[in-house]
Amino acid sequence: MARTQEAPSSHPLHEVLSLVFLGIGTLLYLALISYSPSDVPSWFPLSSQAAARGAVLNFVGRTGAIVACSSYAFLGAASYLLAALLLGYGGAKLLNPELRLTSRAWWSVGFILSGACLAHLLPWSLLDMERLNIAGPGGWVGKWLGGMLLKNMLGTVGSTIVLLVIYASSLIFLTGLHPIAAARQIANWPSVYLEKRRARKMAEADEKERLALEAERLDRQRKKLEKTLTKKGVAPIETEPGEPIAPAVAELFSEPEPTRPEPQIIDSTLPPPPRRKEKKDKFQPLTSVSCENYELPSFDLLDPVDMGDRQTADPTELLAIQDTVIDTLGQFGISVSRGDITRGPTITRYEVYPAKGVRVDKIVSLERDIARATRAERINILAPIPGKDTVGIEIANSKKQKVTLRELLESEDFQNAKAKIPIALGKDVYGKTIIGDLAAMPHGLVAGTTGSGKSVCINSIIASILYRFSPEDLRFIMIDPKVVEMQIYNTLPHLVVPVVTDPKKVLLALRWAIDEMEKRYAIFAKTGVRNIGSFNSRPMPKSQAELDAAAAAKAVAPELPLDAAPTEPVDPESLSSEERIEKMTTIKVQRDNELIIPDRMPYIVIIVDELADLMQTAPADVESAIARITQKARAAGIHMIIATQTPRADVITGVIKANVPCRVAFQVASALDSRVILDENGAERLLGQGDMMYRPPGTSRLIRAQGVLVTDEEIRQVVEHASGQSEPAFENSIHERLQNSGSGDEDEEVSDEDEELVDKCIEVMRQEKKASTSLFQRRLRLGYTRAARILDILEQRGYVGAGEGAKPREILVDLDAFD
Ligand SMILES: Nc1ncnc2c1ncn2[C@@H]1O[C@H](COP(=O)(O)OP(=O)(O)OP(=O)(O)O)[C@@H](O)[C@H]1O
Repeated sequence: MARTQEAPSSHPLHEVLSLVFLGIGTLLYLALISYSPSDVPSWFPLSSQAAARGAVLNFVGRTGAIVACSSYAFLGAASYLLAALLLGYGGAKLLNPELRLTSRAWWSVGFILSGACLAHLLPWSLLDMERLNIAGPGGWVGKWLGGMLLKNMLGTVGSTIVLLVIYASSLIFLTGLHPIAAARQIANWPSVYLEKRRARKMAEADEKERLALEAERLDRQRKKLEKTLTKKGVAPIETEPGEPIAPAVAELFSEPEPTRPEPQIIDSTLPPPPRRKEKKDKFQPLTSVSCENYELPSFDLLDPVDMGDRQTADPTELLAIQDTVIDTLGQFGISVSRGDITRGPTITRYEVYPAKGVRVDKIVSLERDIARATRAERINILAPIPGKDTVGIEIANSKKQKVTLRELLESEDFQNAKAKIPIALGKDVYGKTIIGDLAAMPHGLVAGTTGSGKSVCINSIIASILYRFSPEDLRFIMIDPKVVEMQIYNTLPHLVVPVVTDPKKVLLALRWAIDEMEKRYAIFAKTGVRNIGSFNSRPMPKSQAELDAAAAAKAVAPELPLDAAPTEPVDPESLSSEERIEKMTTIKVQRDNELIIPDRMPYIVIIVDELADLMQTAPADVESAIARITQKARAAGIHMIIATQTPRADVITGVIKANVPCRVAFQVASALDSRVILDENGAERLLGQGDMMYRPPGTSRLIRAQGVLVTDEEIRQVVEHASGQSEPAFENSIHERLQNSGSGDEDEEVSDEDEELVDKCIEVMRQEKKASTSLFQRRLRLGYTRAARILDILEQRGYVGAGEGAKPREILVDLDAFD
């Protein structure tokens, strides 16, 4: 049988206990008032009678007489306090069963004992001591405790005051009454009454004023209405001044409420409707010439959209979640009304209109409560949605949808993009494709924890580029210290050099890009153009006559007097030591007529996957090389994309951040990481697997999006298509240098002693802005072999260029960064 558990307050024991207290209290009281020593039997030790007398007069019989006798003997007049206490407990427990008596036990003892002592010390006697045959008015307790102990210690006055304090305090604790507060309230009563009266009068005056103003407003409205009706030839309405006009008529004249569009449910994840135009299966190359023999890949190499993945959302489910959000806010006193619901590939955005006077910050502060109510793993609140008057609550979809590269490349937006280097990034919550222009960015940073979708994002950027550019129009430098991520691209004809995986060689590759950039600027200066776009579209000499004239102009170009770098090797022994040093250490200046002006220049895109690995090897050099490229390379058509899974301030340094304005953040571990990447919080609330935040260059607006998903198989097909048409054509100058620096005694152990010398040589190079064996020999008093070895080590580590006969070594890094 099921047992119903009773609430403790309704337990019968409480009532029984209170009745017992009431009973004992009453009996004691009756015994005390009807007490007569003659009722006490003679065998009782406290009895004053030699023998028992006839009839017992006590209301509670002999027992009552014995109890009363004992009580008077011990407590004297305080026996009545004991009876009152028992009756009080009984009554209080009956009214409030939860009352705890045990916690009051000590106060009860204090109350009775102090009462007995006071009874003894009071100047007048409360009892007829002779009749009752007791030691004093406070019984033995009063006599010994009050009359002897306390009186001896504190004197009569002192003891009385102490006892009064104990007595009053026990009474306050026992009864829970606050006599002092009550006295204060009574004393304050007149002033409180006066204050209340004044407030009531002021409220009445305000109400009168409000009514007068309202009457005035209605009068004005009535007059306006009469005027309009008279104009329209209608008899005026008979209304008394101040009388409200029928609401329907009044509405005609009232201010129009701002009209809001009906809330809608927008499901942006549905596949786009079939296009009317004839469907292309591949792009035309973005640049105009030079790839007659090169075919851009067709869309068929990419996976089609998985239609099973594109289920329509259930509107009732979406509305129910929106209701939960509205209810939850309502529970916290925030009134909002329904706005649009937009379902994106990963998240759904529920919009709400806050009522007038609601601070949007309050909605943000309820983020956790909304997450709890909607049972969402993570939510994000946009308060308000940039450019709208609504607040957006973004909640993850139970089922994510993939955004395929094919659907983005086939989209009208991508097809018609005006971008010079369009890259497909993903879709925002409204289903709008996000297409960046690498040429305008001009450099990008992609960061997020491991497994968040960075590599997929980099792959989709590379793939979007491969769909629009031939190797003649765009070249890649890929730097991949993680070794595995980019091997798939090694056969790509677009590569300037094979994928650079050795961190030691990275500086050489970056240095080549800097040289290329400087060379391009020299060419622009010579041809009178400002950037790669105008260079590639400049008018070419067409006729033979024009070509001849151009050649003749070149032939008569005056030789520059300073040709610092001798073209012929010079025998160093034939020169004096000063001359030799001078010749060997002069930095090479490119002569104008050495510049070979190409017909066209390809864009160069440098991709660095895992900046942190590079920053570990040579932070100052890597940072300064990246800074130089990112500061200047835009006009030269050189762009950089840097990825890292370590968004720390010592990896993404201030210098790098300042020059890389376009940021893509995937999920990160903390708000701190998010701030390093985006300069604000938010990325820590992303869901991983391609959920990203994108800050387009030049804006402070962040776009939340689902990144494009491109699989390794798709990438393999696209790369195979490109490599099947053309062999990799590496830049010889850099390729050889990289290979050379990779061979020989590179891995040979460098002793600590040599390391010290390397540092000293770098210092010499920094001071002298030159690097040569003889310089090190002279400045550091080294033998030739030692100096030459240190120079070799510096070459292997990418500080100086390769030796070319007697020519001075080129310094490849910004040595001032070593300060
Ligand atoms: N846009 C996307 N849509 C759907 N799933 C994705 C997307 N991007 C990534 N993923 C999923 O997340 C996994 C990890 O992605 P990815 O390899 O790009 O992470 P990562 O950040 O590069 O990690 P690591 O730093 O370890 O290389 C992928 O295998 C894929 O399953």
